[in-house]
Amino acid sequence: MTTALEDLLAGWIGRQRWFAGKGRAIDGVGIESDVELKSGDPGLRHLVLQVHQAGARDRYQLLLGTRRSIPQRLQHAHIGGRYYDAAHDAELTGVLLEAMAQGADIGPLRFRAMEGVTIETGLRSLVLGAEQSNTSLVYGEAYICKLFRRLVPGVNPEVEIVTALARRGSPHIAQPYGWFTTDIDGEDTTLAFMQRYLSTANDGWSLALASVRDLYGYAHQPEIPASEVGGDFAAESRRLGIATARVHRELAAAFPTGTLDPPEIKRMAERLRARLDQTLLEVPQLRGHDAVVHAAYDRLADIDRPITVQRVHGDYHLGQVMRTHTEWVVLDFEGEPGQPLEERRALDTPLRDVAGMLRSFDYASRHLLMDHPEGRILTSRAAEWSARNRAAFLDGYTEGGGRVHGDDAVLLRALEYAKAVYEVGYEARNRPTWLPIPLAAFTGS
Ligand SMILES: Nc1ncnc2c1ncn2[C@@H]1O[C@H](COP(=O)(O)OP(=O)(O)O)[C@@H](O)[C@H]1O
Ligand SMILES: O=P(O)(O)O[C@H]1O[C@H](CO)[C@@H](O[C@H]2O[C@H](CO)[C@@H](O)[C@H](O)[C@H]2O)[C@H](O)[C@H]1O
Repeated sequence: MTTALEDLLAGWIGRQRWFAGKGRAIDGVGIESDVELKSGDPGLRHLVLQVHQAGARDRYQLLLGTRRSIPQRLQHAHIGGRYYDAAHDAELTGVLLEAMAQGADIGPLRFRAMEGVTIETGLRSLVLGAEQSNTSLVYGEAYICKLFRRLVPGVNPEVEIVTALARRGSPHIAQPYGWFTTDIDGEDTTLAFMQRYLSTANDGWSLALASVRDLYGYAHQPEIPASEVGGDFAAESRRLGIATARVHRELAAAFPTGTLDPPEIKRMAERLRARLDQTLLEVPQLRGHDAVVHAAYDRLADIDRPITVQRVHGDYHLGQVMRTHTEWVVLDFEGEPGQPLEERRALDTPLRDVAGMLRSFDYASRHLLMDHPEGRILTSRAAEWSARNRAAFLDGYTEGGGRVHGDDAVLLRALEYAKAVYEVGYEARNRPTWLPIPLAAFTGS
């Protein structure tokens, strides 16, 4: 027997932007845990939900607000009856700040503050515009607290990595302030993570696009090189390369490292082939491009020396880095969304991140070509921007102490293709009009 609230949730959850099980019918929602965080009206409860779909079960987290009557400003978050999604209610979210500041244990929920910090309470929150797979609350101009929606048992790699790098005094992470956890399947599981909000910083993707736009302004003056037009990004790309190498060095110092021997490298090539085959089945547009990728994976499988592995970012691209007045700061050390936690925490080659960022330069250069009336003319400018910034990033990476030599070129090429294959799947599912961007990686056109 389900309760009336569970029935309301079953009708509501599938429509949420962050719901990961879209496209499959919801067979039912059950409440696994229900903790009161504030009594009265409005009231606040923390729920862990179990969502049943096609024989599988996923967990989600919800801050449940209760009010006798739902005001207009909260209508968009209304679940039904007197219930709503309280992530959107600044009158209630302050409870989380207070609990983290006090290091409170409330029922099975454990709220903690990072050692050595003081959390300012009494700030009002807003949900960050780009609500995607998670929901981020920005408190005043001070903090950003990410509520993980779909819960996977275990400590989130982001908390593990950012707190470790903060303890080492890294200038390339946003200061961690607090988090809260609960036990799921007997494992301490991250529910939310709060960091300094970089209110004056810009993300790498929008800075790169501004630069690409500047260069496109010179569509009819191909004789003027990218280095001489306004808004050149190469110096920033180089700095980003240096910062990336430093983050990799910090990760290697903070966590265990290892090596992959040739048989393991062969198995890695096998896994990449399996992913390629799977994506070929899902995205017919990839057919005809697979020969070049297979050739790169063959060369990878032939590497006969061990390669070094360590903790890495795992889903590194221009949208994951922010430029403050002083530094490039790296966000979202969660690995590729959708992969199991143990895979996202596994040791890997740092060139995985280098490949991700190289792909991102290519994305930035081509993104504005789509639907552009002068797209054909601009293709060579796009290629010029991409080549210039990729080279600057790699120069910075080696200058910062990163290693790209010998067999690394073979490894890097295979990883770039692997990322492009992943992107083909990602775009086909999420943004089909963007599919030509990763497809161009296989032809260079
Ligand atoms: N510390 C921060 N300061 C300012 N903005 C941030 C911060 N962390 C994240 N953001 C913003 O939120 C966006 C999404 O953050 P991210 O951690 O990548 O979440 P998701 O896992 O949902 O992709 C970023 O692109 C950035 O614009
Ligand atoms: O930021 P997320 O962890 O959600 O990463 C996913 O979404 C990204 C898109 O936002 C996607 O990145 C791809 O698009 C970017 C431009 O929007 C581009 O800079 C990246 O190079 C490209 O891979 C990422 O792959 C996906 O995991």
